[in-house]
Amino acid sequence: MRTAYTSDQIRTAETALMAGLPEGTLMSRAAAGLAMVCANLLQGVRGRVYGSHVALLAGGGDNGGDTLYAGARLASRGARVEAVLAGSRAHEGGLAALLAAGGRARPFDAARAGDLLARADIVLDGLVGIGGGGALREPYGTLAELTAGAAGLVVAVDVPSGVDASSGRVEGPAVRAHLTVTFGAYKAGLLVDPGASHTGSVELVDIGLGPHLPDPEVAAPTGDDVAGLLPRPGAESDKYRRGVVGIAAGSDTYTGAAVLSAGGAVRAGAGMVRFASTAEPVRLVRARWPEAVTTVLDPSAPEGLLDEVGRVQAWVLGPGLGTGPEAHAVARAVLAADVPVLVDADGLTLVAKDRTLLRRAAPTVLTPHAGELSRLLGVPRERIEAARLDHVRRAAAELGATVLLKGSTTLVAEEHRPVRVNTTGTPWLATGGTGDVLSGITGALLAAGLSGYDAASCAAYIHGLAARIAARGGAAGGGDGRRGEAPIAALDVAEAVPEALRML
Ligand SMILES: NC(=O)C1=CN([C@@H]2O[C@H](COP(=O)(O)OP(=O)(O)OC[C@H]3O[C@@H](n4cnc5c(N)ncnc54)[C@H](O)[C@@H]3O)[C@@H](O)[C@H]2O)[C@@H](O)CC1
Ligand SMILES: [K+]
Repeated sequence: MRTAYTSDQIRTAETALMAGLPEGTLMSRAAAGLAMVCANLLQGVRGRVYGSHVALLAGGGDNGGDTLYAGARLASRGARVEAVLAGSRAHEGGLAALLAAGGRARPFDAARAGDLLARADIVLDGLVGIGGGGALREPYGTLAELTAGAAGLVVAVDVPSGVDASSGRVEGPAVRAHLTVTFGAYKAGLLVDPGASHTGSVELVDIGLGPHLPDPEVAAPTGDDVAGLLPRPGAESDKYRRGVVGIAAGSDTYTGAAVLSAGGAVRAGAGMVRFASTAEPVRLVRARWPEAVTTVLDPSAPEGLLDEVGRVQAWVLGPGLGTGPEAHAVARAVLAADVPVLVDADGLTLVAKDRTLLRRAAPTVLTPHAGELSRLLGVPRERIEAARLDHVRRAAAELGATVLLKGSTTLVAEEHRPVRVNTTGTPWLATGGTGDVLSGITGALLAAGLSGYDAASCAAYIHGLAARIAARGGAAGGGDGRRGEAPIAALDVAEAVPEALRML
C-alpha cells in the first residue's frame, strides 16, 4: 500500500524526528536526495552534470532552502546554476551555500526568468512546498506559469507549487512537473486530482520519517494488495461460496447499461448472476450472457416484488433503471434486502431524491461521478471537482455508506478509514458504459464476501487494469506510455477483466 499524508501530519512527524537530530539534518538529507535525482536526470539528458544549465525557482521558505542547497551541490559538480529569488527574502543558509559553490542568484524579473527557463536543462520548482496555502501570490504565480514554457525538464521540489499538498486542490496557476521529488513520505495531494495530474512521476527521498508517521489519510493499493484481498475459488467452492450477485438494472428505454453491468459481474467471477428487470432488458441480457438467471419484474405491483428472484448475496442497483415511480419501487425493494447493495447511476438519482432509501443496516456502496455526487450532496459540481478528497470523505460520513467517486483518479471513502486512491486506468476509460461494467465487477466482489471498502477499491483497480489491457490490445500489447493505446468500448473492458485477474 502506498500511503500518503497531510501537511500537518508530515510536520508533526518531522518535529518528532528533528528533536533527536542536529539542526539542519533533515534539510541536508532532502537536498542531497534532490541533488542526486537531478544529477541522474542531467546525466540522462546531457550525458554529464558538468557544464549543464540548472535554473532554480526559490521561494522564501524551507522549500526554497532545499532547492538552493541542492543547487549548491550541483554547482559544486560544475553545473551552471542560477536561482530566481521569488520572495522578498531567501533562505539564508541555502543562498550562502549556492553562492559559495559558484552559483548565481537574482531577484525576480519576468523577462530574465523567461530567458533563463528557455535555456535550462532542468528547472527546479522550489517556490512553495507543504507551507503553501491558497492560490499562488505574485510573483510566484507568474513563475509557475513560466515553467510551462521551459525547454528542459521541470522538477517539482516536494510538491508542485500551486498544488495543495494535503488535498490536491489547485486554485490558480500551478506548476506541471515532469518529475516530483518528495521528501519523507507521499503527500496526499500528490495522489489525488487535480494535484496528481501536475506531478509527473513521483520519486520519494527517504529522510527517516517512517517511524514517526501516523495512520495515513490516503492509501493507494498496489497490485499485490489487490491480489491479497481477492477471493480465489478452492476445490470446495460452489456458486454460493463464490457469491451470487443480483442485478436490478435496465428499463425498456435503457437496455445497454444492464447488459454491461451483467457483463462486469460475469467476467469478474461471480458464482452466479441473477438479473431482474422488465421484459426487454431481460431479453437482451439473456441473449448476451446466457449464464445469467433472469426474472421479469412487475414494478406496478411492488408488494413482494423480488420474491421470485431467488437467493442473492449482494445487489447492484441502478444502471439504466430510470427514475420514475416504478424504478423507485424497485430501489425500495432492493434496498430493503438485508445484504450489501451497490447503488449506481439512476439508483443514485433516486437516492438523492429520497434519502430514506439509505436507512438500512446492511452495507451500502455508492458509486457516483462528480455530477451525481453534486446531486447527492447539494454541492456544485465544480466545487467537487476542485476538492474531490474533501467531498468524497464528507459523502461517506453524511450518507453512512462506502463512496466510490469516479474520475481521473477514482477515490474510495469510508468513515474512519484512509481514502483509497486508484492508480490504474487510462484516459480511454472516459467513455459511455464503463461505469456500468464497474458496478458489475464491484457487485461480484461484494457477493463474494469482500467489505464495501475492499470490494470498491479492488474493483476500481481491476477495472482500470482491464481498460489498459483492452486499450493496448492485450496484456503484452501496446508500447510506450499512451502511444500504444487505442479507443475502447465498455464491453471490451468487461471482456478484458479475466486477463487483468490473471495478471494479479
Ligand atoms: N519541516 C522540515 O523538517 C523539513 C522541511 N522540508 C522542506 O520545507 C518545506 C516546508 O517549508 P516551509 O514550512 O518553510 O514552507 P514552504 O517553503 O513550503 O512555504 C512557505 C513560503 O511560501 C510562501 N507562501 C505560502 N503560500 C504562498 C502562496 N499562496 N503564494 C506565494 N507564496 C506563498 C510563504 O510566505 C513562505 O515564504 C517542505 O515542503 C520541504 O520542501 C525539507 O527540508 C525536509 C525537512
Ligand atoms: K515546490
